[in-house]
Amino acid sequence: MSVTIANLGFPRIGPNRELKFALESFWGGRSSEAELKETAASLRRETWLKQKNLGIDYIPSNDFSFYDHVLDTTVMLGAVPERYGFKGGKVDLATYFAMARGTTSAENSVTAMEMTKWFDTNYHYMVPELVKGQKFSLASTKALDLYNEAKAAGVETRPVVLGPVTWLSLAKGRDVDPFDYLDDVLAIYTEVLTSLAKAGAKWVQIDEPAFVLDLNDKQRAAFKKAYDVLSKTGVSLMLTTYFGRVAENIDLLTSLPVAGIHVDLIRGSDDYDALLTKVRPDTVLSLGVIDGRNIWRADLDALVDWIEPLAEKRDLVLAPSCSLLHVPVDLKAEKKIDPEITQWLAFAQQKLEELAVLKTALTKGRNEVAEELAASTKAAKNRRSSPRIHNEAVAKRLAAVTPDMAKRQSPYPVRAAAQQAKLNLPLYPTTTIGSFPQTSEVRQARAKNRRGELDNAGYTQFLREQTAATIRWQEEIGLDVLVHGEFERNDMVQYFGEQLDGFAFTNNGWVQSYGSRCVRPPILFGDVTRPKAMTVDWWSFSQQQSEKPVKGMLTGPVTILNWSFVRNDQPRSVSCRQLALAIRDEVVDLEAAGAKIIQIDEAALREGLPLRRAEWQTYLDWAVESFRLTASGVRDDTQIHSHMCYSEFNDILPSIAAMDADALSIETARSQMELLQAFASYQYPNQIGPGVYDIHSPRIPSVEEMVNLLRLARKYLPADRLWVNPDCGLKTRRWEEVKPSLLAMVAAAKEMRAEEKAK
Ligand SMILES: Nc1nc2c(c(=O)[nH]1)N[C@@H](CNc1ccc(C(=O)N[C@@H](CCC(=O)N[C@@H](CCC(=O)N[C@@H](CCC(=O)O)C(=O)O)C(=O)O)C(=O)O)cc1)CN2
Ligand code: MET
Ligand SMILES: [Zn+2]
Repeated sequence: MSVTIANLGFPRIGPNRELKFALESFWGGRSSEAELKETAASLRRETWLKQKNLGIDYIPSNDFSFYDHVLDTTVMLGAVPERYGFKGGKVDLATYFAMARGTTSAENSVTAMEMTKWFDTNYHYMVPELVKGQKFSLASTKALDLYNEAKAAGVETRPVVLGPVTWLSLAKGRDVDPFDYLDDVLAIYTEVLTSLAKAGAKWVQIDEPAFVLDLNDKQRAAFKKAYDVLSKTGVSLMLTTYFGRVAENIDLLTSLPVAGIHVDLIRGSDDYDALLTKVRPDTVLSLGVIDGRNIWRADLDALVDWIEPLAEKRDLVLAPSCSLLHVPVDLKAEKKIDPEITQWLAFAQQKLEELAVLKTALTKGRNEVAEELAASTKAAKNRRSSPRIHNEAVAKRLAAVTPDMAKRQSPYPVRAAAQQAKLNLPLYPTTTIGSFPQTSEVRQARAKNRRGELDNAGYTQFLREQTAATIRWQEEIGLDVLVHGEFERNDMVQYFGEQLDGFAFTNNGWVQSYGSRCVRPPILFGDVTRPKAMTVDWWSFSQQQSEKPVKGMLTGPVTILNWSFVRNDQPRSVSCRQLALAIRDEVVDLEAAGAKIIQIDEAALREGLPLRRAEWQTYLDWAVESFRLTASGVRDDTQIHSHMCYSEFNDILPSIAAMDADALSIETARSQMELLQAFASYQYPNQIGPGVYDIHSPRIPSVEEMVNLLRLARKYLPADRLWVNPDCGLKTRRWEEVKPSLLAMVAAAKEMRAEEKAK
């Protein structure tokens, strides 16, 4: 029996974010399309050759993307929304980027496609939009081109395409059900797969992560039909599922006429026994045994123990659980992580090396890789017993948490009265979500400080000037509740990770979040403590600049958890409670320093919802409890705000209400306040700041459109429970956009106050 190894996808951004910089330079008009394409081609070539040298048997091609692989699929299918003026033929790069980012030129301004979370990751994809009478055509041959490109570089690859059922499941139909287009879509997939077969591709990896979702009958029928059709195209299909358990979908999965099936055994290990009995003996089984979503090194010897008996019975492919898109490129680039912790970690490069060791152990015997196996065992043992991980005091504190600690002293109406007596805010108070533009000047200063070219005093002075000027400007335009601007923060999660004990952070551990934007998720490896106050100094400095209230600004425990690489040696709920206690201390310190309003961002609370509905409530219970634990250490007259961006709350309103934030700012601008209807009918009791303009677009909103949105909001909620704010923070925007937008926003609030008075 044979054991081979596969990779499902390699990070695209490059070992030093080469693609990010090439994209931004191209968009900024500082380099040509040819230069961008050259950078991309050399990154691809490097990546293929690296994998070939590592001995990977199935090397992916077409895992590369200039922006997003879902967008690539939309373009492949020719499903270009009308506003981009696509006339048939091939979609060019300008149209592709217009779809991804919109355009703002005076004569031709189009909005970007909508963007949302890719399953439960912090990667974002462009949502396919389908309309009545939607036309499809083969509008990109990228899959074929990149297969040929790899071949020319001497590397035989297994092309990756996103599967039709997942693509349709992610699509939004306007007055139309995306699944009505199954046949049209399959016709294009047939063309693509046939062309790959003709070019010599033996296998194609067809990604169908939708298999780990709760499927409806339409999706089930579509899977059957799709793979009946696509299995006749002359390539062997490796039907690839990931991000969770296949569970009850296993009979459907194993009934499909495909040559191979890949499953995620990190998150879906409970499927294992059923798989062994249900996958036909002639189907190639690909086991995702290396964690593609997290950065922990595998315990290879234990894995060999586990796989060996199975490898004697059937042909196996071993692979990461999912594409390595979600982990950083190479641990070797890290200079600052403590050596003890470093030995516990594996990034994309190391994960492929682990696979190579596994293969050797299983095919040639453990002796061939005795040293590597021993090192892996040693690291696993060390991590289990390291005193760095376990902190007695944290465990004790957690055990001593009482239900009262997660409850404010009085119910909302009592608190609201006490807060208003202190704050004396007008109706429709105006505020922003926290960050102001992270200009390249700000980032440069931080980079210089890091490199030692700007000393700490100089850097602090620079940040103070930025902060003070921003406060002054907010006062000038008449905002009611101010923010300090977050100039001192590299990222809302990483900034806190860097100041808490129990976290390690990387200097080059970048992961793509969307397009050219990347994050460096901190690594939560041990029990969490807060050595000292993290934000109080900056808050105090800021409050000294103004008579108006400046919000204390924190990232909440659930968001820190969901956007970090977290421990796999204890439940996420436990890590979350530890974070909650640490941030709670910060909340209390801010109050003691004089903060009247404290915002605890939970941008990732809604997004962290499990993929399966049956698991929602358990998650929501501990997530909401963690938030409350963070927020409830303060007096009644201290106002707690929270903020969430992706606000699909309809199904989870009871949990949102249970957070009991005094005020909650949410994203609503793009959906015309639709969501507020749900808040109203649920009789959501506290204050809401429905975003009045979309910060993802450079477009400057008019007073009139914001007034219209606020009037809509007023239909659903009383004036004294409404705030006026943008959808999200302003860090990715430019001052030229922010200034006129906020001026208009303040004017809109004034108009609403006048209207209310006239009533
Ligand atoms: N963690 C996280 N997840 C999130 C969000 C978020 O804000 N944070 N927001 C939502 C959308 N996702 C986003 C993800 C990233 C960015 C973003 O702006 N990322 C920045 C990097 C932010 C950062 O860490 N900046 C560092 C380092 C920046 C850097 O590259 N510095 C240069 C030098 C400076 C320069 O020349 O610009 C270098 O080191 O070489 C800093 O400011 O210090 C980027 O890709 O450009 C925005 C939104 C959802 N998920
Ligand atoms: C992604 S949510 C962002 C919240 C944060 N306070 C900011 O304004 O940037
Ligand atoms: Zn936000």
